[in-house]
Amino acid sequence: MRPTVRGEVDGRASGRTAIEAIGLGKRYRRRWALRDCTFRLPAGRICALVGPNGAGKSTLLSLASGLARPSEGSVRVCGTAPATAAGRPVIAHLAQDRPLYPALTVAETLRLGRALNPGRWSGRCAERIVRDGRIPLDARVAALSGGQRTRLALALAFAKRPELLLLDEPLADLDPLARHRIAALLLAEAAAHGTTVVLSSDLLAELDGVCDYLLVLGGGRVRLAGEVDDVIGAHALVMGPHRGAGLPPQVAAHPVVEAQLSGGRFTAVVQRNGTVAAGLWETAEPSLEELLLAYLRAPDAPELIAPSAEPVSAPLRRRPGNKPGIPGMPRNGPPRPAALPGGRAEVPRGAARTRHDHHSGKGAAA
Ligand SMILES: Nc1ncnc2c1ncn2[C@@H]1O[C@H](COP(=O)(O)OP(=O)(O)OP(=O)(O)O)[C@@H](O)[C@H]1O
Repeated sequence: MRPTVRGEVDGRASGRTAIEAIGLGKRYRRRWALRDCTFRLPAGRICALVGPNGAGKSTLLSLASGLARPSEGSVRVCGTAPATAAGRPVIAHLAQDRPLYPALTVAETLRLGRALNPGRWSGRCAERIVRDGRIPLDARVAALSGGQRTRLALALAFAKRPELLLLDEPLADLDPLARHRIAALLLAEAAAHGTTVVLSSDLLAELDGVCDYLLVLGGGRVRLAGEVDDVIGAHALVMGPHRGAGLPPQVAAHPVVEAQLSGGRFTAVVQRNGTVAAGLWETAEPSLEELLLAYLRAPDAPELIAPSAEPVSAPLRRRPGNKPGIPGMPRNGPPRPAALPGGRAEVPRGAARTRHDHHSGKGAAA
């Protein structure tokens, strides 16, 4: 189940914007870490930030928190620039390296958090997260395990009661039970306080049921963006018998994200360009995990920015062939030929799926 029921407090219906990036880019020397990044994240969402290693996820979070400055373009957070007196108090950023003072104890760290966030700090929230992980208050930070440090850093981030919580791989070094509990806490806190959360993660199966908004990066660019339901609804998973070369023309008429042909059957994820014509094939809605895997396996698949992710303060710069958005439908140009990755007619043994395991990876926090 996706988190669709959120309180009135959440700003979901308010039309407020948590992050708006316009042509945002970051260059380190001659190499672009992020390029031409344009999207809007409405307030009150829990956004999954997904992409392969080096895609630019941490860079985007650093730009949104004001830790790094853009080389080009702009990013606004909760209506203000992030690295300003107005921006700093409303943003909490859990960076990948979990910056904490090793010489302080857990209790001293929490006291420092209170002192640095006057008027916003929730001691109860911080203590609950620390107590839930059975972390001794008198332990030195240097003596904590990786998972315990993550939990303490999460306690600091949550207790600040930010409007925007930027979490870089927050679940990576937690055990499965802790992951489940932190994900549940995330949902509860976001629902109770209307916090917008951006959560970068490689744990694809655990994002379904937690996140209701999606931002996929690849090669420093936005590849997929929008409400999870819009993005999933704009795709179809098509499976059927495979005859001849490539996909049936009726299926290939849609922009193909990924196609696998094996054992006399094909499985394809396509961007729906209208209804997929009836034939000797079945169509289904891909699960979030299936969709993400398809995009990760196919780095050259066409991008899709749902209307729910289009910025309001500047029109989306369209690449040649892109069409204006139709609600719930892909906004891309003419369909690509149904080429298989690497132009091969077959995928290697073991790489193909022969069984459709629909909605297999449900809800960490359901
Ligand atoms: N401080 C830096 N100096 C030079 N290059 C950097 C720096 N930070 C990031 N990069 C480069 O920018 C690109 C994007 O890095 P980034 O850390 O944002 O990716 P990521 O998607 O978070 O990756 P991962 O999943 O591995 O954490 C990479 O090619 C990386 O080498």
